[in-house]
Amino acid sequence: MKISIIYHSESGNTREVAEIIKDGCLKVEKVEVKTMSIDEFEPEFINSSQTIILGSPTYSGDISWQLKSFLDQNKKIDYKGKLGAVFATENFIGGGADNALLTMISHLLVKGMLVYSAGAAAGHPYTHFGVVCIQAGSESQKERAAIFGRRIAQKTVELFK
Ligand SMILES: Cc1cc2nc3c(=O)[nH]c(=O)nc-3n(C[C@H](O)[C@H](O)[C@H](O)COP(=O)(O)O)c2cc1C
Repeated sequence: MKISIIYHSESGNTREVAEIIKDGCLKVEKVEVKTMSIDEFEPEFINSSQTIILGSPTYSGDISWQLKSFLDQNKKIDYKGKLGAVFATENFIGGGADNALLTMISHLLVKGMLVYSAGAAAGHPYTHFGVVCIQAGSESQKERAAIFGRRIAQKTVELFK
């Protein structure tokens, strides 16, 4: 099973969270994971992945324009039928990361993906729409990000085995 974690990051926070989510995914057996920036991504690995996890910094309460441009313009990625999940970073609670998560979820749905967050159904810690970290995350936010990664990987194996 392959999982691609694709993110935009200017100052490194979203990249750091991507790496934490990757570590969480790797707790699940039979899973291969790559983190990739939108500036340096591997279409072959992504297209052979069962799951794509997408991450963005929050810009003006939404996804970054760079990620929006990537999602609108990139034609090399085949999203259809894959499992999708999302995460975002922001500077402060209430900075709009939840809205950024919902924007990414909309893009994934439009592209024909199956969207999953584990949700409240998975119990504590809850991740309603996806993972949010303040900058690169406090210790507890990092722990949530790793648990999120593990849950997405578990669902990947369950769905695509
Ligand atoms: C143009 C711009 C707009 C931003 N807008 C917001 C915002 O609306 N809310 C917020 O909490 N943080 C905002 N931030 C802060 C970033 O979301 C935050 O620092 C993020 O973790 C940066 O991610 P990166 O280090 O991966 O680039 C903004 C940053 C920039 C550069």
